Amino acid sequence: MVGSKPNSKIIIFMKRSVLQHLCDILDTDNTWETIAPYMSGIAMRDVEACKRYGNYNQSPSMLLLRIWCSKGFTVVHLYQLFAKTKLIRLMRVMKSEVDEKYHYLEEKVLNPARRLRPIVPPAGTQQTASRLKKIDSKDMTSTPTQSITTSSTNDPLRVAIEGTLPVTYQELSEATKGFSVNNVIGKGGYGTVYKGEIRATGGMVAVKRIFAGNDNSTQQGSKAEKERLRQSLTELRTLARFRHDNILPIYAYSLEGPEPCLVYQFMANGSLEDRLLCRKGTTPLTWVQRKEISIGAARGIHFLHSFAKTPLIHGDVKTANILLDKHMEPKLGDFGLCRDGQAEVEATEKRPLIASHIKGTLAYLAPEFITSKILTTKLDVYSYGIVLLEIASGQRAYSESRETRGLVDFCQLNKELARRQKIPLREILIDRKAPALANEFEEQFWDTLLEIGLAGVCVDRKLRPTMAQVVECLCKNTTPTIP
Ligand SMILES: Nc1ncnc2c1ncn2[C@@H]1O[C@H](COP(=O)(O)OP(=O)(O)OP(=O)(O)O)[C@@H](O)[C@H]1O
Repeated sequence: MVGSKPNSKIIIFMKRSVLQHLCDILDTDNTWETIAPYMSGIAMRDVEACKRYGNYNQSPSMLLLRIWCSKGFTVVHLYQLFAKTKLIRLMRVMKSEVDEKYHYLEEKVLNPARRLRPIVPPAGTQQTASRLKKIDSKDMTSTPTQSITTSSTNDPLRVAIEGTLPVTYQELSEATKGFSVNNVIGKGGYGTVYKGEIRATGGMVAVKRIFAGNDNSTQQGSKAEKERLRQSLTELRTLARFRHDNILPIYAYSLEGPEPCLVYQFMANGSLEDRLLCRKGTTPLTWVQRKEISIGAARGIHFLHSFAKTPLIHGDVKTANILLDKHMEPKLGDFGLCRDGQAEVEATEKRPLIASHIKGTLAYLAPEFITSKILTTKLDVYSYGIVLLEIASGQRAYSESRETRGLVDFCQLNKELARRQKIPLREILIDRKAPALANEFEEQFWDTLLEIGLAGVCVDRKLRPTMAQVVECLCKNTTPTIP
């Protein structure tokens, strides 16, 4: 028990060493930026002020906590916030400052089957609910987004945007120099991605502008527009639900302008696809980097499959959707196709979920999905298997210029060739652009990559490993034991 009124203890009156420890962790890699959107009452301008503060070698987290504190939020609110954003380490650092009756939250984060109670803001502050209500009634009435939300999904819009900061279209237009072609960093099936700079801070972001759908006049056009909006809301809803080191964080959104926009962390090293193909003259990835990227991406997918009672299936795992930050840390992006689905376990095997909309690039799609639209976690395992084969061989998932166009067949063919010639497969299949394997350990890692990749693309999905097994084997440099 801490103090006589533990529930109302003021954040900045926490034990100095505890507060300092929290700020040190939050300052590292700008982790504080990922919790700011969840802090009711914190606006974009507060975030910008904290960034500016950081530029002067001060702790931006300390300022953020001071601002939040000035709005009446207490130590318990902070503890609840860390629980909501699943920052267990921070919960543990401040545990001694919080009344024991709240300690159950840590258990709840570790066992997320039950829902957390919402953070109730202190009296007099701007409440999340009322902020969202305002957005619902004022900003959304004239946009097509609202109709797509209410008509196409059962989830209300407020669930989609809970905890994510709204920004104006004008702010994003300024950040991207009027959505200039010079700022385009990529194009996907549903929108264009721009590099943006928040002028006040010099902070970089990636802004995905969903196509406006000028093809509205035809029935087909309006259908396509609905699908685009549905996907962007799915993405927003999914990313707002959780945080993980290997999931691309969403910072903000804008739904009031002519086109909906989603704002993400800017990933300075682009996509894994770009780096494997050495686009823009980049140097080939080393084997150490390839290992870290493989493990990080696998962790991200495993998290999706395991963080909730019902597994979440990404549905579009591919090298273009694995993005690399300035430290080459991989983050899984593009959640427009995410689905609540089924784990591949005996009990649910008899009732596979059928998804009718999943897109997924054909070369990465598992056979059972193509033929029967069966959607389980093993769909992502298959796609991830292809990613590993690309990392090991430097070959594309599908290539018209290769005699054997599909990568799985290409690898199998070479495996057979190596067996007949009695030479290690890596001698004929290794990515020639990559540096030579430096030692036995790296050789073993290459063999592991290929073995797990091939296990992942097994036609019989029951013979594919789970993502938990994949993570374990990659870390230990071993091959999975399939039942
Ligand atoms: N946060 C980001 N930081 C840096 N670059 C990004 C970011 N998000 C996307 N990109 C770049 O923009 C490209 C397009 O991304 P987007 O998610 O729109 O489409 P995609 O995944 O390639 O295609 P599709 O959505 O049709 O499957 C990516 O391949 C990547 O190069």
